[in-house]
Formats: sequence, C-alpha cells, structure tokens
Amino acid sequence: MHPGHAFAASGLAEAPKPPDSHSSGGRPMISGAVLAGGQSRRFGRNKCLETFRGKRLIDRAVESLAESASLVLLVANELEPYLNVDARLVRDVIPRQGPLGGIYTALLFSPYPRVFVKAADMPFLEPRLARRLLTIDEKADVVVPVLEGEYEPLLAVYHARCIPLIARTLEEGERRIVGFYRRARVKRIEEEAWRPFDPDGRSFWNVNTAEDLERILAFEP
Ligand SMILES: Nc1nc2c(ncn2[C@@H]2O[C@H](COP(=O)(O)OP(=O)(O)OP(=O)(O)O)[C@@H](O)[C@H]2O)c(=O)[nH]1
Repeated sequence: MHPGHAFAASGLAEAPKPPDSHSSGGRPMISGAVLAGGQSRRFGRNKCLETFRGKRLIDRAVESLAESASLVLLVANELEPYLNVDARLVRDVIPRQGPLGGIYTALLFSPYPRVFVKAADMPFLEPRLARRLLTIDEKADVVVPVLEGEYEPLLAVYHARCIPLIARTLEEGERRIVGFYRRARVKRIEEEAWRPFDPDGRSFWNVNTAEDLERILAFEP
C-alpha cells in the first residue's frame, strides 16, 4: 500500500546526530515540529492561515515552539501556503498519512534526535509545561501528557528511535498516532504532574471550527 522507497528513507535516521544535550544559549538541542498538513474540513478553509489579533495560527504555533527548540520544522503535504513562515519547511515523505506521517517526516528531517511536536491548530504553549516535557525523561522514546485519561499525542516529544516503529505501524495500515506506542518506550505525564505548569490546560486547546477560534483566543491575556 505504501511506496517502499518512502520507508527506505528511514535510513536517514542512521546518519550521525549531534549530542542530545543543551546548547550554551540555554535552548535545548531539539527540534520543534509544527504539523500543518491537515485538511481543515471542519473549519472549511485552511485554519492555519487564519489571523486572530494580528497573528496567524501557524505563526503562533511556530513562535511558541521557537522558545523551546533550537530549530522549528513545519511539516505539511502542501508547502506553498507556508513559504513566508519562519520555519524550515518539510514536505511529508509519505503523503496523506495524517499526523502520524507528519511526525515520521519530522523525525527523519530533524538534525537532532528529539523532536517536540505540536499541531498547528494549538495556539498556546505554556513555556513551563514545555520545559517540563523536555526535561522529564530524556531516555524515553515518547514523552506524552495525559488529559482526562487520554494521551495528547499532538503535544509530545518523540525520539528518532521512533522512526522504524512508526514505519512499521504505517505499513500495517494503522494511522492513529498512539498506534505505535505499544512498540515504544512511552513516558506518560499524568495530569497531576503537568497541571501545576498549565493550570487550565490551554496548551492542549485546539481549533477545529471558526467558533473554537473565537472562543479559545478570547482567553489570551
Ligand atoms: N504533516 C501533516 N500534518 C497533518 C496531516 N494530517 C493532519 N495533520 C495535522 O495534524 C493536526 C491534527 O489534524 P486533524 O485534526 O486530523 O485534521 P485537521 O486538518 O486539523 O482538521 P479536520 O480536517 O477538520 O479534521 C493538525 O495540526 C493538522 O494540520 C498530514 O497528513 N501531514
């Protein structure tokens, strides 16, 4: 079902990577990745390009990650709408695989082994929560917060070790992000552990409809 050559690209992960440490400037030597390859079906047009209070959702997402990462990748199927975004643009290696395909692509193209992933439609990221996720367990394959008992895989940290695990999962036709978690070393961040850093959980709010956008961004201080 999937073109074999696309999965062969996972060999890129074997290229030498810089040490997984902290830069002298204080920002961790990790990549941020904004996933922006969705169809915005519920919104009706590309929601990432919607402007609210002078800033587009896509720029908000990139800026929020730039505080925590040394480099921000923007991953999508179509890159043309994002040519003027301040991020390194990367096209999905395997198109139309949903966010899991976006994570796969981000890991392949990241110069650092760890990638902090965020959906483009999540306007907020509490810096203290970001720092917590990035420092809690650097040895895990996945560091993922849990909200109301469910994983929040679109605001999580993934290691390059996930590349072959995701490839196998996609080959099996599974496109849910959590579909590969059973193969990975997953560090769950329970609600009581992250709430102190983001009391109202705004880092997880996302925009699906125009009403969501109005409602969510009205909270901005
Ligand atoms: N790179 C990449 N990102 C994707 C892909 N599909 C979805 N995403 C992103 O993943 C996040 C969650 O996507 P979804 O909720 O499934 O889709 P959506 O476009 O946001 O909205 P709907 O079409 O209304 O479901 C969003 O940030 C999307 O832009 C994909 O195939 N590639």
